[in-house]
Amino acid sequence: MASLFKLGRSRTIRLIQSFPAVKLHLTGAVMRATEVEFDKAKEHLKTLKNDPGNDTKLRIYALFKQATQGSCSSPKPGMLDFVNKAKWEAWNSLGNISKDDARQKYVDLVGTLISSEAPIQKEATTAGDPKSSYQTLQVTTENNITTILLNRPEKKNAISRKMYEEIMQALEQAGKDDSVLTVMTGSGDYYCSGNDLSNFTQVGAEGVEKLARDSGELLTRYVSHFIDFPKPLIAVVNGPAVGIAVTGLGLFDVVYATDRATFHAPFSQLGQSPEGCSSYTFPKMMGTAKANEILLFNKKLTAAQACDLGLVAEVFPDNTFQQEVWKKLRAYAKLPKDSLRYSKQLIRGMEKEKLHAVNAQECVRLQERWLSEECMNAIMGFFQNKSKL
Ligand SMILES: CCCCC/C=C/CC(=O)SCCNC(=O)CCNC(=O)[C@H](O)C(C)(C)COP(=O)(O)OP(=O)(O)OC[C@H]1O[C@@H](n2cnc3c(N)ncnc32)[C@H](O)[C@@H]1OP(=O)(O)O
Repeated sequence: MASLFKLGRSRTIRLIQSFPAVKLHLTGAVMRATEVEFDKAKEHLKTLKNDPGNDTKLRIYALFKQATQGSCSSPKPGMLDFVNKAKWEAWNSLGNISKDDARQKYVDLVGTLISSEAPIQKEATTAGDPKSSYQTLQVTTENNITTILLNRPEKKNAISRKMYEEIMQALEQAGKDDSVLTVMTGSGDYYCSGNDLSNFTQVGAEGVEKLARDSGELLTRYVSHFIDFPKPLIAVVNGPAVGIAVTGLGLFDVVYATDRATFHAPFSQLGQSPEGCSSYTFPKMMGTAKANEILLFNKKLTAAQACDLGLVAEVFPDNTFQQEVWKKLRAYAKLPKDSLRYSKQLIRGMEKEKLHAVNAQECVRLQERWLSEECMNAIMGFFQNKSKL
């Protein structure tokens, strides 16, 4: 399987295209439309910018085979022929679904892959558009959805000071734009690894106290943007989440996660204390004992556990995560905008004052924590020994 995982996008596409032209057995207008759609889907596949992952590539391969050749009847490749065995298994798993069904599924799958990355391709580079000027994010709007993509994959989307500022700016814009929903997600394999720990190593001439005060002020403003966000805010958790990327989820309206995601808030390990209003939202959401395991004792949750505790609304298999989530979101984004906005504001309204008070209190505690020996040792440990979580 290892070599299959290394197949690049263009090689996979060449592989898929190397099959004989589709011969269809249907008649009439439906047949022509489907054939055209199928051909278009093959063409669209070539324009994919992001590698959809091996599971999805295998599914595309299998659907193509089924659509063009019917059910798998070739002998199973030997155990050591990893690549062909994986391909055979993917094709064989489709059983007896008809060529028509397979063709339709192929068209749907390619469609969702294309549309999940379409906003990025279409709008991210629009000249003069403030959305294109972000350094740490890609912000795009399509199908009534504004997507804020955390875009430092090489640092697991750790939130630098610049990124805190840009997220606040993007939320302000999204709050005012015409979109119905706002989505936050991560690029690469992580959703977000939390606060960029180097935020605490850039000590200016005025010393660490000033750094702690500035950090407290920045965090208070950052969390306030989530408390006050006026329309539905959805987190699409595409991979592991750490620290503030976990605690802040309590301020989103809905959280969807891949089954590959984990949720880890290692505050005591880092000599810190909870933030993002989690000292209030987590116990309220999941009960004190469960919240304490996470916030005091660093318990890392799987996606399924996070779902059981109410932090996550639904978990999807990683290989269909993007297509299933975006399909759902596109449907939600067709709902009446004002109705959604006012409903969200009613739900959040009663809690706002409380949440701002909790945020202020958490940030005061953190300013003290950041100056503590416990915290400084933990941060130095990460950079000196790269001691990971
Ligand atoms: C303004 C202040 C506001 C403060 C708000 C407070 C918030 C609290 C928190 O968020 S606490 C959580 C802080 N996060 C962490 O402690 C995570 C630290 N990172 C790790 O433990 C690991 O990197 C990992 C488990 C997330 C991923 O491990 P993996 O082995 O898969 O990958 P690498 O370690 O090689 O990471 C790739 C590069 O990314 C850098 N990096 C990852 N996370 C962070 C981070 N949080 N801060 C800074 N840098 C991070 C990592 O150093 C690698 O960089 P390199 O390639 O240059 O070595």
